[in-house]
Amino acid sequence: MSFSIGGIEMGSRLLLGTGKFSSNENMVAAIKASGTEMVTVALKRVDAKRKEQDELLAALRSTGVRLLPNTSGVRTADEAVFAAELAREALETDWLKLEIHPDPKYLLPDPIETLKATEVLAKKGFKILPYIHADPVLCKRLEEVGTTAVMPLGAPIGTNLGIKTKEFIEIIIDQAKVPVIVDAGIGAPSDAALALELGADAVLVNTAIAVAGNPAQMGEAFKLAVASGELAYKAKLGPKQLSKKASASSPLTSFLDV
Ligand SMILES: CC(=O)[C@@H](O)[C@H](O)COP(=O)(O)O
Repeated sequence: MSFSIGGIEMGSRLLLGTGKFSSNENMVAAIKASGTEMVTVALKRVDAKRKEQDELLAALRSTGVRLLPNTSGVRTADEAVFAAELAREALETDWLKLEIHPDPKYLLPDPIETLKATEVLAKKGFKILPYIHADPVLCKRLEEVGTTAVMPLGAPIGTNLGIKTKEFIEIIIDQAKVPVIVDAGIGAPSDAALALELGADAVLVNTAIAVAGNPAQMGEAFKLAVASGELAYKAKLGPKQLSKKASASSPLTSFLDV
């Protein structure tokens, strides 16, 4: 059930975002129920100067999961590099979820700035997990400059629309030499199961769990869905029929023929 990323083994293929929870208690309960081992934390939400007193950090640290700072809010590669250095100092980690989205309306990632920042940050020793469009060509270019993983979007952040980029994610998975983590827009456990069934290494989910009526229960539902998707992928799904004609699963001979 584990997978390897950036030289570490992760026991869970579910990564969680920590925004939008109604309280730190709900967030901690969801993290625990989900079985995740890595959560993102927006650098902007952390008081880096008083990190010992920071309540969000204290709550997250109490869970024992690995923290993955994200650069949410930056608009250029230069800003991302600056934010990465701050994150490394504040959270004492080289891991970084790279998010560069200049447009606050759709929060779509800027592919050019993301490629530039990945190249610079990889040379500085960061382990980069870039949030990107489901663009197979960009994924290869990111691999060439030293990315640790790729995080293609299923749909825009926070929309809960599910995996609208399925065919492109399939190409990315087919070509990838680094882990593929489907990120953003995953709205239901069945979307997470689909990503794993397609062969994705993991998923990152925030909104669907944080805004659920019961975030802890939803966290557990995602945990089960990810395990189910992984198992289905390993078991190898049967081929889809090209024609609309039905194909009987049971004998169609009449009982009178016996
Ligand atoms: C928290 C985080 O990293 C988000 O930027 C991420 O992309 C999650 O997206 P959803 O909120 O759509 O799950």
